[in-house]
Amino acid sequence: MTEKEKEATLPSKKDFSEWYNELLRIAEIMDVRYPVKGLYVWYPFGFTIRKNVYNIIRELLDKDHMETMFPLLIPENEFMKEAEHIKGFEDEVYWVTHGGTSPLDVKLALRPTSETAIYPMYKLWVRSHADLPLKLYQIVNTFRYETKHTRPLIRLREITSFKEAHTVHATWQEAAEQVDEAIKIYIEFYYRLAVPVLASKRPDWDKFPGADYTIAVDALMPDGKTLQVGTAHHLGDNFARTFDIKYENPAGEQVYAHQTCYGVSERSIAALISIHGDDKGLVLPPEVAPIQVVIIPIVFKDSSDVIQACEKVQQLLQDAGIRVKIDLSDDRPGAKYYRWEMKGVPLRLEIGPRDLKNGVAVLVRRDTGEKRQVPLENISHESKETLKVIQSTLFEKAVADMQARIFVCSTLEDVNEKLSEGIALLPWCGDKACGLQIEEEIGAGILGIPTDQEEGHKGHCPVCGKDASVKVYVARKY
Ligand SMILES: Nc1ncnc2c1ncn2[C@@H]1O[C@H](COS(=O)(=O)NC(=O)[C@@H](N)CS)[C@@H](O)[C@H]1O
Ligand SMILES: [Zn+2]
Repeated sequence: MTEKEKEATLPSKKDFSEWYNELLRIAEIMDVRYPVKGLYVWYPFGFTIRKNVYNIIRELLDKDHMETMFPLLIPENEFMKEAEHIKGFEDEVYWVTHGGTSPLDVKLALRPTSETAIYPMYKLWVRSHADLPLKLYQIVNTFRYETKHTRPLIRLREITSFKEAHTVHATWQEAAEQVDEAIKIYIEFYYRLAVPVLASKRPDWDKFPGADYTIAVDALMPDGKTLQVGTAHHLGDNFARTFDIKYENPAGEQVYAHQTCYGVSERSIAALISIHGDDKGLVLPPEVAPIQVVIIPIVFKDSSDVIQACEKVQQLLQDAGIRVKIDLSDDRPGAKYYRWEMKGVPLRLEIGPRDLKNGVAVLVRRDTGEKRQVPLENISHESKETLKVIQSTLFEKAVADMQARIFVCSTLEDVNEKLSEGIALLPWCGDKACGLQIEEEIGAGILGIPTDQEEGHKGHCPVCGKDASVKVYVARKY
């Protein structure tokens, strides 16, 4: 047992906050001991999960976006151009004021998000409708002087894994279609992480600073609070007018472009860890697990034939494209089970002398604990198939759990009863005053209007009693 494992006392997941913090440490995801508040350090194991997660978002975006990278530092005069945007970020932005000992003549913002770094360049790059749609993204660190409670992976002051896409279109309608496409990409991205999300249009007072409207995807965390795990914003031509991004249309006229931007961060990893983990530690969806199969040799005095058999199985699995590791340490099997369960390895293979004689291995699923014997000659097929079953089981379980915690309510009393468990769906007349009063009375937030809101009678606004024009998700939020 390593030192860390000796002192590893993972609390029950029922005490979610404690469980989450301890798990990030024991499973070696992020080290929170860095001496700047809101900045955390990736352990290599956690960083490998990040790499696998971001390979998925790259795969989805690279179908019709290009990846690039813009500078981190934004001159004050550019940053301060878009009034709404500044209002939204002026309390959060970090400034660089010196180069060495000499004060800078123009102070530089550390990007909190990159609109004001990118759009002066888009002004130079976009000339004609033939240049559109322009669809670029970057995966960078961004900085926000968050004043609410900072937490690793959830609310950082240095967002280490900020994927931001910024697109330019000929018309408002095309930009609106891109926002819908972005949300589809996020739903698929989270499906690949076996994380169900709810897409909703944020109320006007909660949209992105400078946007026409915002659509967000939220995940439901084990403590009943929702985590905003992605957002897509329709920017209209607001930024195009501010940064003079125009294109020549086929009739030869100069027209302001319409834009969108959409982002996810390491909250995607916070969600998959929180939703799938259990009292034994991480439970990783196979596609993002650094190790997908761990082989545990059950050895006694003479173990060379068992070790050889394990090495053969390892080669077979590697040839089948599976990420596999044999644990040859001299710990007892039980200590090994504990270690790899904590690390969320989806599949364990146990091979001992008796199994060898019978030509089998014992295959153990991390998500359900189910054990079964598998003939050695089928081991790679059985492993691959079981990894697929684990992926779909994790997603189905998470969907069922989320659906069971969405409550249709008609009064604020109902909502108050249910909010400790999850999300309420509540009629609303759509007036801002009523909306703010709803948030005030339930001490929670209006997430927004579900993008898949079905037609039909919505009931009555719980504040003013008028016919409700919509139903909205409300929930306690991170
Ligand atoms: N402090 C933070 N720590 C971790 N993730 C964050 C933090 N702030 C925002 N995020 C994540 O980043 C996503 C995009 O941020 S945002 O402000 O909503 N949108 C933008 O910045 C736009 N430029 C689109 S990229 C959010 O949906 C949220 O999931
Ligand atoms: Zn009302």
